[in-house]
Amino acid sequence: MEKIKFDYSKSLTFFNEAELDYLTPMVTSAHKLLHDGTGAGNEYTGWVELPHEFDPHLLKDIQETAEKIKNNCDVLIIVGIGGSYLGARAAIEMLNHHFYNLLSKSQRKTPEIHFAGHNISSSYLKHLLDVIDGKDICINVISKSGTTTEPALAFRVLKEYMENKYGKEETKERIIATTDAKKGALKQMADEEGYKTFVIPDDIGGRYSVLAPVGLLPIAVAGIDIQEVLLGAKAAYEDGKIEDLKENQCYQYAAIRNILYRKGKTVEIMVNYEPSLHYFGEWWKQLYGESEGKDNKGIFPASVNFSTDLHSMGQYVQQGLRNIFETVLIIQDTEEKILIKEDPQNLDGLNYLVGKTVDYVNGKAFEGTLLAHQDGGVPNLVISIPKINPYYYGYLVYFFEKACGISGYLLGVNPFDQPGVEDYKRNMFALLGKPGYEAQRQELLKRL
Ligand SMILES: O=P(O)(O)OC[C@H]1O[C@](O)(CO)[C@@H](O)[C@@H]1O
Repeated sequence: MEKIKFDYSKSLTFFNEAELDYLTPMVTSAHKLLHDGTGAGNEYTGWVELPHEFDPHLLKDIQETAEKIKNNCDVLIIVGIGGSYLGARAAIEMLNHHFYNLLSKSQRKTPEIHFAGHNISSSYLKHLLDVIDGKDICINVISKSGTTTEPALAFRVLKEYMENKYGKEETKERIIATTDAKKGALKQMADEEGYKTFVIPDDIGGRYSVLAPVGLLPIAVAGIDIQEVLLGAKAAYEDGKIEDLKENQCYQYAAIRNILYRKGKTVEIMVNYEPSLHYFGEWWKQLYGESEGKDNKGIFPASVNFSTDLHSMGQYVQQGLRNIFETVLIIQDTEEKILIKEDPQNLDGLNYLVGKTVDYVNGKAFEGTLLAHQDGGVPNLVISIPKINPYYYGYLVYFFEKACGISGYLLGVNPFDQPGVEDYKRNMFALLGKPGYEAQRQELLKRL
């Protein structure tokens, strides 16, 4: 399989190779911390070995459950938030038809897929209920803690809808819960109601869990070959465990982000030129934002879809505050080719492109932007992906997870916790009047 390539040559006007050499001992030490399990947050590094030692029985169980869902349901609703849905959504959007849900069932051959529990919007839920009306539904409810408010609320509404439609007995055949092995309200409910469950291992945090059943079950239901996903991840695991920085692209990416950060490049924009990669950017943002944004430091992860956002964010990137660098995902060979044909009238003036493909134009947009942004003071790191397929999706997931762990250690943070997320939750619970939050409630009400 052709390799994914990481190219930092277009950034060498912003740093030099010697700076990478200076970081080598730190990278070696971060590598040891991660692989020996001696670093901060080491209780959550179960994902490091995951692709290499994936349990074949679990894989079979996921595939069989996915088949059952495919056979019994018109619609799968994935209920989850953050790491409990973004990885699956990224895969489904990257690897399937752009208009997947709009295809006829015979074209698609797999259930429609919708997401819930990632917001607190009545209209979203109501509109979802409108869309699924009259269709056979299955739900995969995913929550590591089993107590997150957003998915719990959505699940309560959807469960009631299902029980009214199917009755309790059939509903329980249509719900699969992916959660902790022992604790949390979802685990308790699943046991009491008799739902089929998949376990999120204790040592794998939400944002590192896409290669566990969290991501693999929904991805398999969407008709994507999860064995290929795991093969890609395994290849990234093998490439990523090479200690030598010169030979390890994943570590180079981690190190260069830190070099640029120390030069004041505090915002990293993940760029894509394919709309199907939009949710990959969303997944990546959570991975890096929750892993590194703490202790009053960390690169702010943002994402854009080019060329769409060249017409909105392009101005800022070119000439705004010079604290940005870009990491560009570029697909070398896209599956579909649309040829630009001659138009005798040439009213749009596009005849100079006759015989070229739409992707050729996209490629020139990329090259032109790369040079313009470089001239504008924005370092560009380019990741070339041979094509969009499950293997490279798996490769990218593991590549970025590993780089994130290393980068977090280089930054001097614990890349595996997210204590800051609790603050809004505490306030929300207090304001909602949740038992146990009475004192905080009074304090907060005075401030509103
Ligand atoms: O899977 P859970 O426990 O519902 O958590 C969902 C998301 O919420 C967070 O815990 C933040 O609150 C993320 O880290 C996580 O991915």
